Amino acid sequence: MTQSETPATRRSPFTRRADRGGPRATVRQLIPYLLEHRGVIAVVIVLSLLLAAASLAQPLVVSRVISVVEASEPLGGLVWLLVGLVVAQGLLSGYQHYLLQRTGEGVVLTSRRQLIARILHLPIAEFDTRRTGDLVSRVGSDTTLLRAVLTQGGVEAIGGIVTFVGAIIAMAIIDPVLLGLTVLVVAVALGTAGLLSLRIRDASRQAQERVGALAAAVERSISSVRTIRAAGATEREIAATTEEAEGAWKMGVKVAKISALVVPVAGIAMQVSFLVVLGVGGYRVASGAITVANLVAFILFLFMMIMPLGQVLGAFMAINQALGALGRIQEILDLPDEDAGDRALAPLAIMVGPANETVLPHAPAIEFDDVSFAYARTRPNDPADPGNASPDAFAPEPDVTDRQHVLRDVSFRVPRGQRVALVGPSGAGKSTILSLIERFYDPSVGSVRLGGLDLRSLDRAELRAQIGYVEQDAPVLAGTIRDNLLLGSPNADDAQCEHVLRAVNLGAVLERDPAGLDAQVGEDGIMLSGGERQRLAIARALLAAPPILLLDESTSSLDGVNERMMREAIDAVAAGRTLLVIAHRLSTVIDSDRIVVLDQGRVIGEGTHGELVETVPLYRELAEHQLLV
Ligand SMILES: Nc1ncnc2c1ncn2[C@@H]1O[C@H](COP(=O)(O)OP(=O)(O)OP(=O)(O)O)[C@@H](O)[C@H]1O
Repeated sequence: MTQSETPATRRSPFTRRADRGGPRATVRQLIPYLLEHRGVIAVVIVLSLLLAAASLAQPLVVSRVISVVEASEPLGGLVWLLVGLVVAQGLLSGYQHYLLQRTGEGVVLTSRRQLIARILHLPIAEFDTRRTGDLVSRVGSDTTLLRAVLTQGGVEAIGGIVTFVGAIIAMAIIDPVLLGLTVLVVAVALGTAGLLSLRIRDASRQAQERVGALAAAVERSISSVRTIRAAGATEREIAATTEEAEGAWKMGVKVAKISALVVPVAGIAMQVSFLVVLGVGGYRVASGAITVANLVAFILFLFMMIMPLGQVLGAFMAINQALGALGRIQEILDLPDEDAGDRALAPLAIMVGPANETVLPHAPAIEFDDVSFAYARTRPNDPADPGNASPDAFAPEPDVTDRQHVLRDVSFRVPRGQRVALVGPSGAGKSTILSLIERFYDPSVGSVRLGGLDLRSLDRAELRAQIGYVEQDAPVLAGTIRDNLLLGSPNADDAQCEHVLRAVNLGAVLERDPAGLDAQVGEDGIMLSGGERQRLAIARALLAAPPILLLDESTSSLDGVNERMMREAIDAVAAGRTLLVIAHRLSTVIDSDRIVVLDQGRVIGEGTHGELVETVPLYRELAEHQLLV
């Protein structure tokens, strides 16, 4: 999947290089996460040093106890000193453990915060090519692996190094010959283990990618559960999702295999060196080169030397694992914000005043001027790599030919305060026009203007504050009716909420549930009918009282009553504002000021209903089909 960059394939902000190795992170990228907690980490390091001192003191005290016992002298406070050292060590390490876990959670929180903020600011085009579940998994699962950098020995290893060096010095003083032998055995074994654990980084990243693919598959299955049930595809969907779970399991096992190789190699190092010390040390005691007390102290120091090595190795593995996950996190954090690269912004306030007046009085509210637009084309997942749901599997085609344009030379105007309808067959590009007005995408050619100003020169947030947008599908969010209404107008009171609900003929939903505004609407508003969902979304837009409203009418067939309610709702929202509505039923737009007819991305006619019936055959056909002429 590797793709070389040539001038012909110069990348747009949405293009990603599809490296075979996937996104990688370096230790340098990990450091800022740790620096944020430098105070606590400093405390932990001090605790590690104290713990190291407490450990190093113990063999010396033990050796002294043996010598005292051998010489039949009184022990005095030596035993209490030893007990004190052990208890202090226990308490300090408990506190250190808590601090590390807490800081680990802090690192996870920081990365989650950053990811959530970045994801919600990504350009809309990113969501066209990425799988929701994979993004969710990066926030939920990948971030947790960063915790291990702190909790699996990373910071304690610093104290461990002191213990290690102290133990080596003590052993060198006791018996340099024995030390030489020990270091040789340990170095060989640990070198091998270190090399092995380097492989954990890639394996861990792949494992996380599989978890991402699994999350995406589960998300797909759950969000489409009704369709899947109705299609009798439950078992096939279970099999497909389970296959993703097995993919994640396989990669998890691969990580386990690598760490399973590392752990015994480290264990062998310890055992062999212990046996060497015991054998050679015993011989040296017999030959009078060292005393029994010294040999015991040497063996205790040996343990102290090996233990931190285990810690360092554990930390090394954890860091490599975390870097695998950090690569996936960083990949999202490195994406540009929606606003990245915007030109200097004109304040909208000069254009649309509180009473809807403008310094450009003759400019229309919305104007499309020779606009052509193509979506960044994506290619599907590589079938040879079924679990690969990583964004690298997608890469927009570099050249956009006319064939791929979904809008071509589109020009039309929506005069201020008027009601304009867009009609045309499915796929004609109607919803795309609304997306361009919301600046979810920018036109490839031409310009879209609001009050005479090119949208690209306006601040997105201010622009959107002027526009109410009612999407065609699933415009209701899980939560209560109130949550839905307050989404765009958090300060509205109950009376205002109830007023807009009644304006769109939704007063009945308040009465039918005793919870009223606090009634739950379920995931995607499933507890409401299609018509009610659409009208709730209109009520939400209405509450914000925007001067311009874009309405993508629901395609679901509405019965007579609902259709009337919808027409009344549209009349209610049209009063005193500019309205651009995509109509699937001509009856809802027949009395619009203007109707723009689109076909295959082109404007093929514009006028009133009466004019279009006469002049545009496609419109006449639509009207005849809907029994209007
Ligand atoms: N996010 C997207 N990425 C790629 N192509 C898209 C995207 N959204 C729409 N398209 C394509 O653009 C074309 C126009 O789609 P659009 O949704 O604007 O049509 P429409 O007229 O609103 O259709 P309908 O009446 O069925 O809602 C279609 O061919 C569609 O496949």
